[in-house]
Amino acid sequence: MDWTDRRKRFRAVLAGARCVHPGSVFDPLSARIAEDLGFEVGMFAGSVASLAVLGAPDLIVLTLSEFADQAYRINRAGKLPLLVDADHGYGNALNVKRTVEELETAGVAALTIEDTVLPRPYGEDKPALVPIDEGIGKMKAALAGRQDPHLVVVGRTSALAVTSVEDTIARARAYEAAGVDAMFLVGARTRAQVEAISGAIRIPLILGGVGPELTDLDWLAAHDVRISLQGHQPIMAAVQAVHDTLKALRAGTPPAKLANIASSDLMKRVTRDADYARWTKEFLGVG
Ligand SMILES: O=C([O-])CC(=O)C(=O)O
Ligand SMILES: [Mg+2]
Repeated sequence: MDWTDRRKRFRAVLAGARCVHPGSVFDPLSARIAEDLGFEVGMFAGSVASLAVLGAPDLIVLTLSEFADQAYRINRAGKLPLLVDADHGYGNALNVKRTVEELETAGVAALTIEDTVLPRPYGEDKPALVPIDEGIGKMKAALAGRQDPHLVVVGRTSALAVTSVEDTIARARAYEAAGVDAMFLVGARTRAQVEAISGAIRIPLILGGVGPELTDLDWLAAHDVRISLQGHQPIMAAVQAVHDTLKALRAGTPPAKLANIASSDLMKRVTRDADYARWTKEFLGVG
């Protein structure tokens, strides 16, 4: 597969002048839907991976292999440049390097490595960050694991939510100096926070879990934010739709009377039916 083209398109978003919302995707069909609707980039979050693969909450019990397998299934289904949340890189800096190797092979366009202490240690009820030097080591290991120079390595910190703006700036500067391509900030609440951080570094920002002051895409774009997450509603909508459909069927609703069932046109589109029809004719001599 040619993964480089989608990595170049992801880099063009980072280098551009706009701020976009990614499509939150979790499997091949959802990725194709996001691509067909024109999303510039897709996002495959750790929480969503835990839901889709394990049916579990976001407690980092998923393994790297499970995450990379699902990322590969998403990537091979289309050409959407995919940003993935690689959590803390599944261990220490050596695990981070391995994580980048596996996710690059799985075709991701970009990945985040965060400096949160994960999984949650015994007896800890609040999130904590690894020391900044350990974070730097993890960013360096991530960059050392990259083979395709077009792959985007993003440093991620929750320091805004856990420590302070000053600590966030110190971490962002240190990870920028280590060579990451962008910084992903969790928990930004105010414009003042984003101004302070974007003014302290040269690399672009990606925001997750923002407050209501930070929803204007033009303002975000003017402050070097290139991607802003909106949450992961698509998988929640899918859960609700499956629930409602099974509930209605269980209650005796005739299949023809169900609401919100994909049309056969939509099913053909998301399964790339025309391609398979062509291949069936060409390779099986039928149709
Ligand atoms: O991606 C986000 O919005 C936050 C996150 O880490 C996840 O959902 O796993
Ligand atoms: Mg996550």
